[in-house]
Amino acid sequence: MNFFDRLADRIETADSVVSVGLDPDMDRLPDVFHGYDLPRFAFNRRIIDATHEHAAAFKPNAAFYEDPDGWRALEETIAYVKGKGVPVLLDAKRADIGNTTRQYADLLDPDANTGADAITVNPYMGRDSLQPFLDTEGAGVFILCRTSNPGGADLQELELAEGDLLYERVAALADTWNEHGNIGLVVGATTPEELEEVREQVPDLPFLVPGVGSQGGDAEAAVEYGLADDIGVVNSSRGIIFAGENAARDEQDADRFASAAGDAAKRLKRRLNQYR
Ligand SMILES: O=c1ccn([C@@H]2O[C@H](COP(=O)(O)O)[C@@H](O)[C@H]2O)c(=O)[nH]1
Repeated sequence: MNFFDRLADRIETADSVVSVGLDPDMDRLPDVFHGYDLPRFAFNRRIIDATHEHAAAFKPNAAFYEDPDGWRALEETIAYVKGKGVPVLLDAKRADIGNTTRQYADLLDPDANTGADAITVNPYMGRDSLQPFLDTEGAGVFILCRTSNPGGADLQELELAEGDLLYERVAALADTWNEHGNIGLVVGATTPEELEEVREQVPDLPFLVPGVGSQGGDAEAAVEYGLADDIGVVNSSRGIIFAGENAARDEQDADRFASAAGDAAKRLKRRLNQYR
């Protein structure tokens, strides 16, 4: 089954377009989790238990797992999320020359219970660098288009000789590459005007919209322009998983931390649903 069909089913079941970002910064994990063999997985498991009913997807960012224990924690996390029946979107921002990118595409291995359902990729090496991802049956591929960080404009808003901006060209190319119906775009909620413009340009592509919550992006615009036929997700990572951090550190315990994450996910779901 196509990734976006599975995502649509999940959005309907959970009545939610929230993507819960699993970015378990080791410096911010409550002390209790540092006693586990895999602290990041122990933490994620509690967060997943507390938030999954409100989640359309979970989005681990590979940057938080790129060391030997981290990869084990990531594999366990992906398998655990899949066990809950929620799609996993691996934010890895990969792509390279052909033989190398084929290795990256193994991150989507459909036969492994540690293979992600969808991945983020970087378009700047061109179509061939994305082909193995696009050819992975059933997988979703989100192409970076207009990112949420302040420096996103440095390159993405450069005007090309033909007059269009670089992120607009990326959106146009993504639309033409979407032969299998498995492409989405990453467009940040921190630039609502660009979000609206990209939506007008490519009405049928679902978006992954990061930047609400900790980055202060526009939640209403994220929903209004991020969804195509009610399909698409709005991500919050720190705003959900570290919602329990306000308690003094020695007062924290795993239950209260997880329950604060559950409350934050539910609040975001309700807020976003107001705009659907
Ligand atoms: O344009 C982009 C692309 C990816 N991200 C990633 O999303 C989350 C956002 O985390 P918050 O804690 O909700 O700010 C994180 O993994 C980023 O690397 C993005 O923010 N913007």
